Amino acid sequence: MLLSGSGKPQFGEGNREVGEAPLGRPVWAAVGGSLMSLCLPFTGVATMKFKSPPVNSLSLEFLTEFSISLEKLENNRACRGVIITSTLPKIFSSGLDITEMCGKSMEHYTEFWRAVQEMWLRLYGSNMVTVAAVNGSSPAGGCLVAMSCDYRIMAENPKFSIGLNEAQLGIVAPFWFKDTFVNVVGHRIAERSLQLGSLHPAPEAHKLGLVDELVPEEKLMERAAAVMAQWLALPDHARQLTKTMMRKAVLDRLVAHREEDIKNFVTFVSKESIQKSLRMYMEMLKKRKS
Ligand SMILES: CC/C=C\C/C=C\C/C=C\C=C\CC(=O)SCCNC(=O)CCNC(=O)[C@H](O)C(C)(C)COP(=O)(O)OP(=O)(O)OC[C@H]1O[C@@H](n2cnc3c(N)ncnc32)[C@H](O)[C@@H]1OP(=O)(O)O
Repeated sequence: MLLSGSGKPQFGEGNREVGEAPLGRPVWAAVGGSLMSLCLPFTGVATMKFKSPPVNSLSLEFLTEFSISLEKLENNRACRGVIITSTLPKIFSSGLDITEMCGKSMEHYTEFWRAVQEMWLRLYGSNMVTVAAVNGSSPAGGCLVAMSCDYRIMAENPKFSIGLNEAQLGIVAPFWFKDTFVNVVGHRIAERSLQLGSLHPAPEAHKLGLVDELVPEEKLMERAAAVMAQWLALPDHARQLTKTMMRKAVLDRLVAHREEDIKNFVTFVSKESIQKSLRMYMEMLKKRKS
């Protein structure tokens, strides 16, 4: 992932710490491990770019790096907002890495699911302004990442789709995916879309309110920066308290039931019938390619 931003840098670039420039001016900080890049320029707005080919699947490693990056930004007082996008053409994120949920141990499933929860708790509960610049398809967990941001701008290409398609894989979106979805599009649209496991082409996603606006792909980052500036024009404390008021109940619900949710996931995903569905889905993806 690539992460970039400005302000008072607190990050390291690989093993290299990025500190104050000789004149005491903050330097541009480039951070990030191998799966995303992060830069924080002088504007105080970071850009996080997923770069995990082929399709930015949310593996355990990716989720861990994502959470650490968010924590670093959150703790950097100079950073007020983050734009999340992808370096890969046509793909924002393919969602959870299905191979992490296939043929692994109970311990692995436990660790993986905790990492999924952690990422969501950090992103959905972030004090920063978060804007998703959705420059490609974004199924399931990818849709969750976008929905957890404050605002979604999607490239207007109808070949790109977004949605919670878990039902198509024979699995069930957990309650906090569903809660996030309901908070974005309302109960009726969420119910129909979840039951059908729909992936909505960009224009339909816009009509449903799943994304806030569509723009030509080449204008995506420019528009994301403009939206960010609009949101940052307000005092942080008022915006942050309002955001907390709107999201707290849903966040608290997972915090209160975190261990139970992990147990449910592990039990569910360990079932032979679910393993079979996931394997068949992976085979279908491979066949579709050939
Ligand atoms: C009672 C309830 C209790 C508890 C809750 C229980 C369970 C909830 C559990 C899980 C929730 C999961 C949410 C998820 O996110 S599941 C993941 C859903 N994702 C998808 O369905 C996307 C699948 N992928 C695609 O549709 C396409 O790959 C694409 C549109 C993203 C990109 O298409 P392309 O044509 O550009 O690329 P492909 O050739 O299809 O793919 C390249 C390569 O990548 C592999 N791959 C794709 N997606 C994934 C993935 N999500 N995980 C792992 N691997 C993936 C694909 O197989 C190809 O591999 P090969 O090159 O063939 O090896």
